[in-house]
Amino acid sequence: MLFHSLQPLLKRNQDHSFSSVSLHCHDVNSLLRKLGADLSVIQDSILIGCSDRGHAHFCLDLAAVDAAAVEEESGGKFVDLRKSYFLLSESKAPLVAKSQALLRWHQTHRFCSCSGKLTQRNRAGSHRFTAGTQNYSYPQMSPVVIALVHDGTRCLLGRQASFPPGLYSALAGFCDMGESVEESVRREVAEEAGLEVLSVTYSSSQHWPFPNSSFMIGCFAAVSPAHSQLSVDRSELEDARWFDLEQIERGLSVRTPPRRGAPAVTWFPPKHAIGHRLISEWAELQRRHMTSR
Ligand SMILES: NC(=O)c1ccc[n+]([C@@H]2O[C@H](COP(=O)([O-])OP(=O)(O)OC[C@H]3O[C@@H](n4cnc5c(N)ncnc54)[C@H](O)[C@@H]3O)[C@@H](O)[C@H]2O)c1
Ligand SMILES: [Mg+2]
Repeated sequence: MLFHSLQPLLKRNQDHSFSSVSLHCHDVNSLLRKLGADLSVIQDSILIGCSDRGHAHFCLDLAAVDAAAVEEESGGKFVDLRKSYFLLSESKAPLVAKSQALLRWHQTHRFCSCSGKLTQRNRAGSHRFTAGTQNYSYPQMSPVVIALVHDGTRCLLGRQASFPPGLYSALAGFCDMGESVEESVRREVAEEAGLEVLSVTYSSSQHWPFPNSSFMIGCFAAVSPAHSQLSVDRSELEDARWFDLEQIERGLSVRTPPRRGAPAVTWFPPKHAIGHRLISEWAELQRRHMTSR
């Protein structure tokens, strides 16, 4: 899987969907040869895993090679990761995200944080070390809690000023050193919405490549309907509101992201974001709860 300055190489399929370009090692070799590039760059490839059939998969950043020439030769295009993530299918996006995260980690950990000396990678690229020392470093993710707060009949969504217009998601925040997941959820919800969480239930998790490499821990957080008055921290969130099931269903039906120039609508993160998963899980539980009453 090829990248250029951390942008994955994508191609448009005949059915107008997008996929990442996967080339065989000898194809990469002949591509580099054609472009007159240094073939030893292939040794910078990082192992990202094995297919079910046991084929090893690697990623490689061709930052030292002319991007336009690679695009022309391969018929693909290097696309910014945020854009790529939403162009790719739910099954393809995580591998591209993982690859970019590994490449980014290697590019930003060239020096030992203890001695300042240059580090080396092991052959697979699973860690780096400083020659002659016991200093090893491994790729890291920052834990982030993402909590869908609910009060029995409504759920709480917020938006940061940096979000695209109309996008609302569950509240999220980086875990502080030493905190448990439950403590992080309680603190984030109190800080951002001024609410007291009564109980936290784990839902699911995902690796999220933005802003660097986050480990998203998805939870539901229950608050009392009698204490659901919001006190929104405007320095963190531009807005936060309660949504009932009908409003959530309307948001889930919006094609994301809405086209530029389309009328303003409320919409939610795309399917492969854990925010979407939490919102649709809550809607499903709420529907079941309403039909059983
Ligand atoms: N996958 C999803 O569905 C989804 C939905 C919402 C948010 N997110 C992600 O969750 C992340 C965290 O949410 P948030 O921005 O509200 O967090 P937040 O509320 O903790 O606020 C962000 C601030 O936390 C500080 N911070 C503390 N530790 C940090 C670290 N390890 N790395 C970077 N900044 C750190 C920085 O000052 C940063 O500006 C976002 O980067 C976003 O990409 C993902
Ligand atoms: Mg936050």
